[in-house]
Amino acid sequence: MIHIAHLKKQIPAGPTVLDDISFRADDGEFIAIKGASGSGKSMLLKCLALQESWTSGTYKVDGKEVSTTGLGRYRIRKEITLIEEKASLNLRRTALKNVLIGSAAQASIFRRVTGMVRSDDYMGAMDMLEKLGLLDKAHNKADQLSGGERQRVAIARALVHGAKVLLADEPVSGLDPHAADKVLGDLKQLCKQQGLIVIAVMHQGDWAERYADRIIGLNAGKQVLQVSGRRLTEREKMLL
Ligand SMILES: Nc1ncnc2c1ncn2[C@@H]1O[C@H](COP(=O)(O)OP(=O)(O)OP(=O)(O)O)[C@@H](O)[C@H]1O
Repeated sequence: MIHIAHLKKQIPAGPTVLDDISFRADDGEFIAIKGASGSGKSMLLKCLALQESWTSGTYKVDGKEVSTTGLGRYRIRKEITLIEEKASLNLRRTALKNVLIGSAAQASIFRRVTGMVRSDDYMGAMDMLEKLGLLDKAHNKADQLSGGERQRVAIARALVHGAKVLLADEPVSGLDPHAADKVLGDLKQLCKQQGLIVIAVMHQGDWAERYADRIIGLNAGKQVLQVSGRRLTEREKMLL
C-alpha cells in the first residue's frame, strides 16, 4: 500500500511543480493520473519512483516512510518501477532477453553486461511473457515489436524482477485502440490477480475512466479531483 500526504515539490530557486498532493493506493488498485501538459503528472511519478526528491510531505510504502536518501531506497526502487512513455528496451536483444536481464534500475551490472541468467529465471520470464500474451514473440528482437508489445515486454520485465507497483507514464500513447486495450486489460488483470498496484498517467481519451478504479486530477501542480468508480462529469473535466 502506498500513501502520500501533502507532497510538495519545489524546484530550487524555481516553481512549485507539485503542491499538497495526497492519496493512497491499496494493493490491487489501478489509479489513473490526469492533467494537462505541465500539470506535474510525470514529476509525481518520478517522486513515487524515488527518482526525484520532494520538498515536504510524507510518502509511505506499506506503512513505512520512504525517501530518496533513506535506507530502504534500493529495495523500494526494485519494487516500485517506473515505465516511461517510450519503454527503454535493448532493441538488439530479444523480448525474452530483455525480460531476463532486467532494466538498469532492477538488475545487477554483472547481469546486464554478461547477459548471464539462471534456468529458473528463464522459466519465470517465459511464464510472464505468456501471461502478457507474448509467448510467440519471446524470441523476436525488440526492434521487431510493436509499441504495445514493447510496453508489455517492459511490464513483464518489471514484474519478473519483483515490481509490486508499476508507475506507467502514458502507457498507451501512440498505440492503436486495439493495442491500448490489450496493454490496459493486461495491467488491470494483474492488479486483480496479483494485487499489483498500477499508477498510470493517462490524460488522453477515456482510457482512465474505462480502466482505472480511481482518477486523480492535477492542474498546475495542485490536486483538483479524486474520483472513484464513475466517469468524470463535464464540470470535472473542465478542472483539468
Ligand atoms: N527540473 C526542472 N526544473 C524546472 N522545472 C521543471 C523541472 N522538471 C519539471 N519542471 C516543470 O514542472 C512542471 C511539471 O512537469 P511534468 O513533466 O511533471 O508535467 P506533465 O504533467 O507530465 O506534462 P506532459 O503531459 O507535457 O508530459 C512543468 O511546468 C515543467 O516545466
